[in-house]
Amino acid sequence: MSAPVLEVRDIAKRFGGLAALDGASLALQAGRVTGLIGPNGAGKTTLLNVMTGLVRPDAGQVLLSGQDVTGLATHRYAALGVARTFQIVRELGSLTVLENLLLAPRRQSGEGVATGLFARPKWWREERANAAKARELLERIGLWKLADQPSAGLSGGQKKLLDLARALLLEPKLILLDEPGAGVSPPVKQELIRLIRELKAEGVSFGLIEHDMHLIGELCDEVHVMAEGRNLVSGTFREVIADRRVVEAYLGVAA
Ligand SMILES: Nc1ncnc2c1ncn2[C@@H]1O[C@H](COP(=O)(O)OP(=O)(O)OP(=O)(O)O)[C@@H](O)[C@H]1O
Repeated sequence: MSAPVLEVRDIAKRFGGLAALDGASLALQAGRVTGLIGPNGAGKTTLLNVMTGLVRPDAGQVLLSGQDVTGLATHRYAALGVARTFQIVRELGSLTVLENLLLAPRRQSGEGVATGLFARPKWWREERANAAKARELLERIGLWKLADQPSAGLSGGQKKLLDLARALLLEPKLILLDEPGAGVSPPVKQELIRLIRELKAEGVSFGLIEHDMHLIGELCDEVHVMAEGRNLVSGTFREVIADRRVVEAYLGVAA
C-alpha cells in the first residue's frame, strides 16, 4: 500500500503545564475521508494544527506522502497540497464574496520586482485564470448569485462554504476541516456532504474533525477517537460508536 497522504506519529505538545497531546498518532489515507472525534479538550484541533504546521510539536513526526516535514512553516504545507478550514471562520470583513476568493492565497508566480518588469503578461494570464476559477468555485458551492454581496452578510453555513472554496483555490490533495458542521443549517450541511463526496470522487482526501455524528457517519471511511491527547479507538463509524471506551470518554468516566 502507498504511504498515507499525511501521517503524524507519537506527537506530544504541552501548553505550559497542560499536555494537550501526549503520544497522538494518525494516518490519513489517500482518497478517503478520515474522521477525528473525541470529547472537548481531547486535543483534536491541536493535532490538526500540528498537521498543518501551525503548531510545532514538542516531539513526534509529521510525514507528507512519506516525507518528513516536521517543523516546516505553515505556508510550505499549503504549497505541498495541504489546505484547511477553521472551526470559527476568520472575519471576512467588508469584502464581497467574490473579492474574498480573489484575494485568497493561491498558487501564483512571485510578485517581486522581476515579475513586475518582465512577467506582466504571465501575471495577467494568471489573474484571469484565478478569476475564472473563483467564479467556477462560487457556482459549485451555490454562492455565485451572491458574488457581489458583502461577505459579512452571509449565514454561518455560507461562510463555511466560502472558507472551503478558499481552501479549494489551492487545488489541494488533502483538505482538513475543523468542525465544518458547527453552526450550519441542515440544508447547508446537506450541501457540504454532497460537495465533500463529489471532491472525494475527484481524488481529494479529507481529514474531518466534527462533533456532528450525522456528518461523521455519512462521510467517513474510518474514524479515530481521541481522548486526553492520545488515541483511544479506531475503526468504522459503527464500530467506534458501539465501543464502551468511547461512550465512557464522552461521558467523562475515568478510564
Ligand atoms: N494555544 C493554547 N494555549 C493553551 N492551551 C491550549 C492552547 N490550545 C489548546 N489548548 C488546550 O489544549 C487542550 C486541547 O485543546 P484542543 O482545542 O486541541 O481540543 P479539541 O479536542 O479540539 O476540543 P474541542 O472539541 O472543544 O474543540 C485543551 O485543554 C485546550 O484548552
